[in-house]
Amino acid sequence: MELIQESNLNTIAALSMSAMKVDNNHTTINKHVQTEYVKGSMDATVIDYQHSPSAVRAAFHNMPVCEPIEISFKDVSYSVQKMFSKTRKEILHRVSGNFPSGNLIAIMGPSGAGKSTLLNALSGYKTRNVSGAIYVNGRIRDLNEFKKSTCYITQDDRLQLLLTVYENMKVAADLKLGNNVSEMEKNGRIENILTALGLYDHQHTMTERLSGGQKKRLSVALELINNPTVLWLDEPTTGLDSYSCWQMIAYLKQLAQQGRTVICTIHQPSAKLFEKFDLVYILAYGKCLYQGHSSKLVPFLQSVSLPCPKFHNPADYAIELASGDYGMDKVKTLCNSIGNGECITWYENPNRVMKLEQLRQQYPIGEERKKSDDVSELHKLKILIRRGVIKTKRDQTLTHLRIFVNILVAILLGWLFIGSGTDGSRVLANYNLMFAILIHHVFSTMMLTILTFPTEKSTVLRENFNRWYSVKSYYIANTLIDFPVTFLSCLLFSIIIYIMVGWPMEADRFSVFFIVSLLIVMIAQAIGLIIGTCCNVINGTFLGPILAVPAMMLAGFGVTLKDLPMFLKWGSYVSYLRYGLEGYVGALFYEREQLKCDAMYCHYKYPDKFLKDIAMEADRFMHDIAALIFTLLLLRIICYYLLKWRIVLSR
Ligand SMILES: Nc1ncnc2c1ncn2[C@@H]1O[C@H](COP(=O)(O)OP(=O)(O)OP(=O)(O)O)[C@@H](O)[C@H]1O
Repeated sequence: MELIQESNLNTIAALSMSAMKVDNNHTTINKHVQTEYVKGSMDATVIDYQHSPSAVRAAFHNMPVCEPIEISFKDVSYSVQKMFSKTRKEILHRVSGNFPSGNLIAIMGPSGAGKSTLLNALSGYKTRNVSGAIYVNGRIRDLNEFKKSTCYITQDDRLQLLLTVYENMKVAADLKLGNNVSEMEKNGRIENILTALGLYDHQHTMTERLSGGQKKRLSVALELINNPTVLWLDEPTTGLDSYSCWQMIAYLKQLAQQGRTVICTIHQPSAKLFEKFDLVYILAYGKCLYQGHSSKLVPFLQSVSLPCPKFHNPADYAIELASGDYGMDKVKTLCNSIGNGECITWYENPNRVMKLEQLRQQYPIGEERKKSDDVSELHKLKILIRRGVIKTKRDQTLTHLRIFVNILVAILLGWLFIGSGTDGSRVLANYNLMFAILIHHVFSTMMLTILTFPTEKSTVLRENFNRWYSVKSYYIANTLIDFPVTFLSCLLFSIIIYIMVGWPMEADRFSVFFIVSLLIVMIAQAIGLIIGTCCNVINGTFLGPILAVPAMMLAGFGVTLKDLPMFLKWGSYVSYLRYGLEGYVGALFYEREQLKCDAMYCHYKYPDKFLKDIAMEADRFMHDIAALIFTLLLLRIICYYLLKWRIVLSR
C-alpha cells in the first residue's frame, strides 16, 4: 500500500513536471491525466498510463516483430443474398487501399458504412461473398499462413468470465505456446503484457468483475501472448469513457510503433484520439471517402472545396459528410477524388508506400512461419479440460444449480409418490411418475444447454479463428468436462427418488433405472447442443420444447404402443423417450412378484397384466439401452459436424 502511495506521489511529481512541457499535444494530454487525478481516479491505472510507452516496449523486448506485414487490397467487394429475393445486396463496392506496417490504422465511417464488413473481409474472419484481391506483402493472401501472424479481437469481449485475469492469460499462453516455451518464459510474458496494459494489479480479479475498459484490454492482452504481427480490432473503444479510449489507443499506437500493423474500426473519435492514427480509412455507403494520414484530412477536404469549418473536429466533419448530411453529391465527389481507395497522395509519406512488386522484393518468400501449429492438439485438449474443470467448479448455473434442482425435484416427486413402488393400487401412478422423470431429465438438461451454449459458441468462434484450438479438441473437452456433473446430478436424483418411491432394492433394477436416466440426460444434452449450434437463444427456446413433443407422443404414454396408428408406428422406433420409458418399465416391473394391495380391488396387482395392457415387453431393456446408446452416438456425431459447419458458415 505504501509502495503504491509512494509511486503515486512520484507519478504526481512526474505529471507536474511533464505538464510544464511546451509541446501542445503533450500539455493537453497531461492536463487530461491531471484532471483524472483531481477526479479522484489516481489509481494504478494512471500510473500504468503514465508509464505505458516504456512498459509496452518492455513487454515485447524479447518478442521482436517477426517480419513486418503490409496489407494491400484492390477492388474488394462484399455482397449478401437478399432475403426473399434472388438479387444480392452489395455492402462493399470495389474498395482498394494500402495498410503499411508499423501503422495504427483506423477504419472510420458512420454506422452501417461497412467498417466491420471491411475489417472482417481483410482479416479473413469472413471469406464467403468476398471478391477482389487481398495482398500480404505483395502476394495474394494465403489465409492459413496469414492467420498464423494475426489476431482478431471482436467488439464484444468474448472472455472466460469465471477465470481470473491471470488464469485467462495462462490458458492463452498454454494453448498458443504449448510446451515449446518454458513456464518461466510464459510467466515472464504474461507479467510483461499485464503490466504494459495496466492489468498487473488486477491479475487475480475474476474476469466478470473487470470494468468494460479492463475487459477490452484483457482481450488484447490474450492475443498478444504469441506476439502477432497484425492486430485486427473491431471497435476497441466502444463503451469506454474518454480516458479509457485514449489509453486503449495509446497502447495500440505503441504496438504499431514496434512494427506491427494495427487496424481497428472506430465510430467517431475525438480530435485528440483522431490525431493518434497514422492512417485513416473513411468509408461511406461501402465506398472509400478518404485514405491518408489523420493530419492530412483537413488539406484533403480543402482540396475538394469542402473545407472543414473552423473549431470543428475534422473527424466529426468527415463523418457528417460521409453520412450524407451535406448531400450525396459530396459523398460522390470525395469518393472520386480518392479513387475509392486507389489514391495514396494523402499518406504521411506517399513515396514510402511500396508497389506490389517492390513489396515482393522486400519480403522474399521465406520459411513458413510455425507458431500455434507447433502445439499438439492433445496438449490443447489437456489445457481445455483444465480450463473447463475450473469453470465447472465456479459455475453457479451449470453446476451448482443443476445439482440443486435435481435434488429438489427428486424430493418433490418422491414425496408425491412416496411408498407407491410396491402398491398394487398405484401402478398407473408409477407409470405417470416414470414419464414425469423422463420429462424432467429432458427439459431441465436440454433447456439449460439451449440457453447457455449460444454464448459459449461465440467465444469458440473467436478462439478457433485465432487458432487457439481446433473444433475437435473443443468438442471432446466440452463432452468430457460435462460428464462428471451430469453423472453426479443424475445419480443423486435417481437414488433419492428410487428410495422415496420404494422400488425394489435390487442392484440390477437400480442400475438399469440409472443407466437409462443417464442416457436420456445425455441425449437431451446432445439435442440441446444441436439446437444451440443452429439457433440463437430465442429460436432455440421455442424450438426445443416443440421438438420434444413428437418424441413424447410417440413414446407410448397416453396412446399405448399398440394403439398407435399404423402410419405412425415407425415413429415409436425413433423416439428416444419410447426406449427410455420401456427401459424404466422393464427395470421396475419385469419379473416382479404380486404387489401388495390394501384397497378393495387392485387392477394391476400382477405387474404382468399391466405390461400386457401397455403393450411393452419388459425383457427388452437391454435392447432399449442399446438403442439409447446408438441415438446418443448418432446425435453427438451430428452435433460435431454441425458445429464445424456453423463455423464455416459464419466465415
Ligand atoms: N449478412 C448481412 N445481410 C444483410 N445486410 C448485412 C449483412 N451484413 C451486413 N449487412 C449490412 O451491411 C451494412 C454494413 O454493416 P457493417 O456491420 O459493416 O457496418 P458498420 O459500419 O460496421 O456499422 P456499425 O458501426 O454500426 O457497427 C449494414 O447496413 C448492415 O445492415
